Amino acid sequence: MNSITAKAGTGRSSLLPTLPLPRNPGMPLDMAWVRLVQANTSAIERRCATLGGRRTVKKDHQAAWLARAISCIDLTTLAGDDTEGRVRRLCAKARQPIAPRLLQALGLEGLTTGAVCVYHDMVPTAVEALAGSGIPVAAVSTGFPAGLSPFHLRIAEIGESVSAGAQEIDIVITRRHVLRGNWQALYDEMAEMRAACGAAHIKAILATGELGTLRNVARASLVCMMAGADFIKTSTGKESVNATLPVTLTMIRAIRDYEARTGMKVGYKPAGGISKAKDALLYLALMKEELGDRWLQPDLFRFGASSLLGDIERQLEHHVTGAYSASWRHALA
Ligand SMILES: O=C[C@H](O)COP(=O)(O)O
Repeated sequence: MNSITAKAGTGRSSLLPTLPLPRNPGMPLDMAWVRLVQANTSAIERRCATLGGRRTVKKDHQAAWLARAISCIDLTTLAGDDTEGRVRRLCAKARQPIAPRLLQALGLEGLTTGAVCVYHDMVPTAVEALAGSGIPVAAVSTGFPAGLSPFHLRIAEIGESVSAGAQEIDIVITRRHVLRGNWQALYDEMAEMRAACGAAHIKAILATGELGTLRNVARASLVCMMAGADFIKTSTGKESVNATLPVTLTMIRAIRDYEARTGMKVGYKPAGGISKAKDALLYLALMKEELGDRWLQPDLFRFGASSLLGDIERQLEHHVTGAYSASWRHALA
């Protein structure tokens, strides 16, 4: 193992978690606990504002962290004009996320993204294009992105995507339940969606940019975990405000509290607007500081991103050659 793989823990075997985790089975809705949850917005914002100044990684360490970031990307295309050709190219990129000469120079052969994330319509194409790679297909579901189609259709959509081969389902919650403080309704909807997923893992998208307050974000995170979410995810990428560090700190502290109380580890996925390698490093640093190294593995951490990989590849090219490539060379990722 060379110095990059050693620093990142991204040698082929260490890309996979050493011990498979039990799934979060959920628990009965505990309203007393939900009501206790608060979020000190100014303290959270202060803590996040200082992160960039305190946490920098350089040279081989930076390359190692960027390789780690790649292994945690849900490489995403969620556009109305998606075609089979675009999805196949995206899947090829997921299999081989950076140029072979860079992979070789960095000793990262075998590195792949964490998953490919598409609309239901594109699941069969992605499943076929990723056959044999071990890379799971994630489908956005339940009337994504608004999540306001009739409930029985949202549940049916989950079943269709699972039947088509999706191993991960990204559902969207009904924001109205949070804004009205109707935690029972949120719990019930989430539990039913979890059941519809069967063996597929479920990521609960909170659409945090539409939840009003960090306290709502913290409470919604907790209720979704109580109802059995495998991951909690910030955003669809379609809200006017998507993933942010303050929202991240709020959600991962909810994950920490849930683990402390139940012993179950729930994953975290910031999504939407994360397109720069330096921002990815901040998210990883925050995960490491708050939850520890175990949450830097793809079974507990993902970036939902359509264009982050391109910038990471540019930074790794610079690390290897000393020169930046033009961003158009990385158009797909
Ligand atoms: O879940 C993933 C997001 O939709 C991707 O958002 P993005 O295109 O801003 O990277």
